[in-house]
Amino acid sequence: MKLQLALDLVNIPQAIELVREVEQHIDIVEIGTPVINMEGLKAVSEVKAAFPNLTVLADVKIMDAAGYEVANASAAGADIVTILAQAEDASIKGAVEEAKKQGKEILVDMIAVKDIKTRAIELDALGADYICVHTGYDLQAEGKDSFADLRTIKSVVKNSKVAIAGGIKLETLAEVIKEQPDLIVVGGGITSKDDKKAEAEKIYSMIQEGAAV
Ligand SMILES: O=C([C@H](O)CO)[C@H](O)[C@H](O)COP(=O)(O)O
Repeated sequence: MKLQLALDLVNIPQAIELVREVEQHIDIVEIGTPVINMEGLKAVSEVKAAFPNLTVLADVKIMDAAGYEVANASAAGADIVTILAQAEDASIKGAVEEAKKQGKEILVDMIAVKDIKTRAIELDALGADYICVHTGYDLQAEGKDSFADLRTIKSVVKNSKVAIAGGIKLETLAEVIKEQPDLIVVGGGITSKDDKKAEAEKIYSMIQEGAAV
């Protein structure tokens, strides 16, 4: 089980400062969609240049022109690139193929997918490296979470790694760890804290203990 820190509401210098604080306690750093929308793929290249040994995920949430978008994110230094599960199968295939060519990985984001089980089976067969259940900010505000969806995809996925994102924090971590996903994404659960390093350390060690069970 790995921990991915999602950086969403920061600019590039703030992102670099934040990663510097917590880098010992994370496995992957996500350059979030709002950061990329504001700063472009430069945010990915600058963070990768500052932390060459850290795995960097570019949350570009691709919907079309997938091979081209994956190639651009890879060239910027992304190790993992995201595509939306609602994209056409041809786009998912294009993303997977391009990522393989570049030696990178694809994380497929299940945000807003209604039939989670069917789409997870299809994405698994299409060669997604990760399938990630995700409650976005707008549904988190309505009190929703993805714990049941995680159980659903865990029960059907055979080859892809399984991930969960959306509003996860120290207080809800035990429930997530119980399901043993391969990857846990935490954004605000760390970045909103005064002592981000201490929070990341607690979350990281809980995940490591949970993985050893
Ligand atoms: O992907 C995300 C969201 O759609 C905004 O781009 C977040 O990175 C993801 O939800 C994790 O962040 P938290 O919900 O703050 O943990």
